[in-house]
Amino acid sequence: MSNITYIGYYFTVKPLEPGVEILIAELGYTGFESFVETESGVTAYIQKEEWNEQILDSVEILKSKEFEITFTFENIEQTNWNEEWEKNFNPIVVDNRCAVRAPFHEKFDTEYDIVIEPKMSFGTGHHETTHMMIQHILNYDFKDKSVLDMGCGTGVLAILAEMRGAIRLEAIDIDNWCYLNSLENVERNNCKNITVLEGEAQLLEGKNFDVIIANINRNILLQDIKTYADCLNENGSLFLSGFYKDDIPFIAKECELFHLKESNRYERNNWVALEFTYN
Ligand SMILES: C[S@@+](CC[C@H](N)C(=O)[O-])C[C@H]1O[C@@H](n2cnc3c(N)ncnc32)[C@H](O)[C@@H]1O
Repeated sequence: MSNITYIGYYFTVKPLEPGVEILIAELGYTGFESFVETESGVTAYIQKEEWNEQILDSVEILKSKEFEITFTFENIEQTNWNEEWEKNFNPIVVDNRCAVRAPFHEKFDTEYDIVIEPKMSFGTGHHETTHMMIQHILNYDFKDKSVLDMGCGTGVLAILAEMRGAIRLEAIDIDNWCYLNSLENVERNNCKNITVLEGEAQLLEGKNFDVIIANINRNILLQDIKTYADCLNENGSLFLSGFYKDDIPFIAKECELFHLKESNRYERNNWVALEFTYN
């Protein structure tokens, strides 16, 4: 039996911005599940089971004359997967206050030092949206709050929210890899208040939270904002990310239906992370 489980694509992209972000968004739709931005572009990974020879046919940016994109790809042996990932994962520090690093990186002398082993889950903090959600969490008072981290990926945002004082947290992801990885990371960071669940919005029925964090994507958010609003306590905050600045009117309109109004915003390379509160 073959032990090859992933295929890695090494893309070089010119110009880098907004090329890389468009490419990642499009590859995400075709089944690629992990991305590491590099100096010249991005490395993207897909499970061999999900792959077929036409996988890139629907990726429009590859046909665009505005971008020059080249790539090579190779099978990644299970045995060298860790090495591959370690080579690509650099620690990050957000606002000089929160480090997100792997166990094999040296400890940071920051207020928060989060250790995660993301493997195939999204959430190393490299991505703009994770970075901005970390900024929101750093600037919000979580003391004694109940928190939902929807689309938790590696669990990094729930982990930081607990470190900031939250006392009851649920971290939910639809993806089995992310569920298992969040469980591992919660333990690795000695978090005691986080329950990790595998699933989606249906799991939220009858629950309530002071803070809801959802870094997913425009379509899932538009579909699930109603459910989030049903679960959000009166003085609560809803933090949303995973979409572009141009998508704000759509997201804001949906939130307005439930009396939620934008109260705070971060922007990075066209991506945004918004806070909504009841008006
Ligand atoms: C952009 S990643 C965010 C990961 C992490 N929270 C972070 O900020 O780095 C989005 C995550 O949402 C998950 N997801 C996608 N659709 C979902 C849904 N309907 N319900 C829950 N999670 C979902 C994906 O599996 C993925 O892990």
